[in-house]
Amino acid sequence: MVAPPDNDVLWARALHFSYRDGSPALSGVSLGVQQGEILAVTGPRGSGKTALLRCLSGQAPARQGEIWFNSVPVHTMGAQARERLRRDRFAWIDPTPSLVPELNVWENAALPLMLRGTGRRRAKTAATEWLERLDIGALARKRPHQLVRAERQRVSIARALAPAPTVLFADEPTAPLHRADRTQVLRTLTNAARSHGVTVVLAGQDAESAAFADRTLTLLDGRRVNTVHLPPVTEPEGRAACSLSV
Ligand SMILES: Nc1ncnc2c1ncn2[C@@H]1O[C@H](COP(=O)(O)OP(=O)(O)OP(=O)(O)O)[C@@H](O)[C@H]1O
Repeated sequence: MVAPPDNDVLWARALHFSYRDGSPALSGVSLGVQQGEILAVTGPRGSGKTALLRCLSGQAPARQGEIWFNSVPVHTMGAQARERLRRDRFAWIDPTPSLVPELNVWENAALPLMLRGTGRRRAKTAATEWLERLDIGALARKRPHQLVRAERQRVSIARALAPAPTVLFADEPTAPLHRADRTQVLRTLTNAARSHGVTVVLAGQDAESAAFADRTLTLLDGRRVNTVHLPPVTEPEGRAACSLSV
């Protein structure tokens, strides 16, 4: 077994992953992410971005390959240890903000902290600070249904950052937003992560995610490629043709 480099907070080698029905999603992907780095994972639909983030974050065990977090092997951990790792060190943002409808904005943002055992008062303070940093402090007492989607996505960013995760996995966090909202949410997310030294693995189909990242890793059909040229043509399936150089 090759040991990962010391300065990589996350390191993976030759990952293979298939969905339950046998659909292959990753075929031998290797990567390293340094502490505080923002890595964009780009590629067309179905290229394996979500599968990669799910494997790296311990949500889905890879069929083959190694994943190391801070020099600790994740690929040999049992389900409970992976669950603890995800709760204590990682955070996740989905394309569609899923908030608890019965809770108000600050309670939603404070929820992961309270689930980790932080007292309500301290959790509220931390959540409120993040809501203010993300310019939605005034919405703290509103319920999710009273917010527009971009505001709800900011709440999910606050919820992800409030527990001070070591690594934030953001799976196409701006996919459902308008262009102006996308840029603003990406800027907010990456600025907040940089100012707190949070490592980010950011999946996105567009070049915009890459523009906010320190480095880009591109996937095509579950493999890393050096460049993918996507013609500006919308095909009926929404899946653009690709030319690549590996
Ligand atoms: N739940 C699932 N069950 C079976 N196959 C799946 C499932 N989700 C995705 N796939 C397939 O696995 C491959 C990789 O999908 P994945 O969602 O990881 O790619 P992606 O780059 O994140 O795509 P998108 O941009 O559409 O989210 C694709 O061929 C996809 O069709």
